[in-house]
Amino acid sequence: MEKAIIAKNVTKKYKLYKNMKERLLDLITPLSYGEDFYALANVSFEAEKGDVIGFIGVNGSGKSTLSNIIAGIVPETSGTVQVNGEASLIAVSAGLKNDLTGRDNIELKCLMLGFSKEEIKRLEPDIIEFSELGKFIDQPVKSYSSGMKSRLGFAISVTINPDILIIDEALSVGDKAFAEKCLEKMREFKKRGKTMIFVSHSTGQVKEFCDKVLWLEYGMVKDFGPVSEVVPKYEAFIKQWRKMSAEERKAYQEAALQKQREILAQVH
Ligand SMILES: Nc1ncnc2c1ncn2[C@@H]1O[C@H](COP(=O)(O)OP(=O)(O)OP(=O)(O)O)[C@@H](O)[C@H]1O
Repeated sequence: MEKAIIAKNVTKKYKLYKNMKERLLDLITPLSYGEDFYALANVSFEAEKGDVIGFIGVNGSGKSTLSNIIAGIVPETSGTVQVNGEASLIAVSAGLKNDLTGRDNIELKCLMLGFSKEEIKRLEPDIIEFSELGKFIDQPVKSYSSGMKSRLGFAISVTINPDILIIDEALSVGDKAFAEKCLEKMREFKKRGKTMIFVSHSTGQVKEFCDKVLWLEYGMVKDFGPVSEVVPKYEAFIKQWRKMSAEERKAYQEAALQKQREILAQVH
């Protein structure tokens, strides 16, 4: 089987600063200031060509960070991500320039992806039609609602037809009818064997679409495997998580962060 994505030991470190002074001191002095925070710790997984993989996990588990790294928007701190083909990320307002109009954003994004002026002119009407933005296409994106931004992002990404499509909760904003149209497009892509990553809090949508699931927890891989195996475990965890008291959650988090430190100590 041909691989579409090979992520090996991917770690993403952010620095958390208490204030601007700490940030500046870290930048201009040889001493280290601020606290290290690992959004991803040694994450590995592979996607075969044509796989549809769901990224699941509670808030802050690292799903968007990993999507952004695969899309080439954010660099990894260590580890490697090999992407075979062009990956396009759809997220609310991903890569949209607020001061430009919707139409200018279409042109900019397509130019950045290497399309010629003629190709852009050919694609533009399809993108505008899919977005259903009508006359708003010539308004600056900063005047758009989050649903409108998501429509524009989705319309651009599906029309340019990338090899790998990454959808980061773009369907959770905006109206139901548009979300259904996007889901229909994704079903079509799935039938055509396109590789897709689907980040969602809706296990219903994940069950409908995905073949495999990557479950992230505190930046670590909790599980990776077929939907039928991983989603029931995740649903059971969520049920348990909802019942936990604040102290129980804190203890759970502490144990997870301890595990993260051990993993990172082994690698580095
Ligand atoms: N630029 C940044 N600087 C510092 N911390 C960051 C930065 N970007 C993300 N983080 C932190 O990294 C962690 C992972 O965030 P991420 O957005 O990847 O999680 P997520 O699983 O997508 O969450 P959600 O489901 O809420 O969208 C979070 O704790 C977040 O606060």
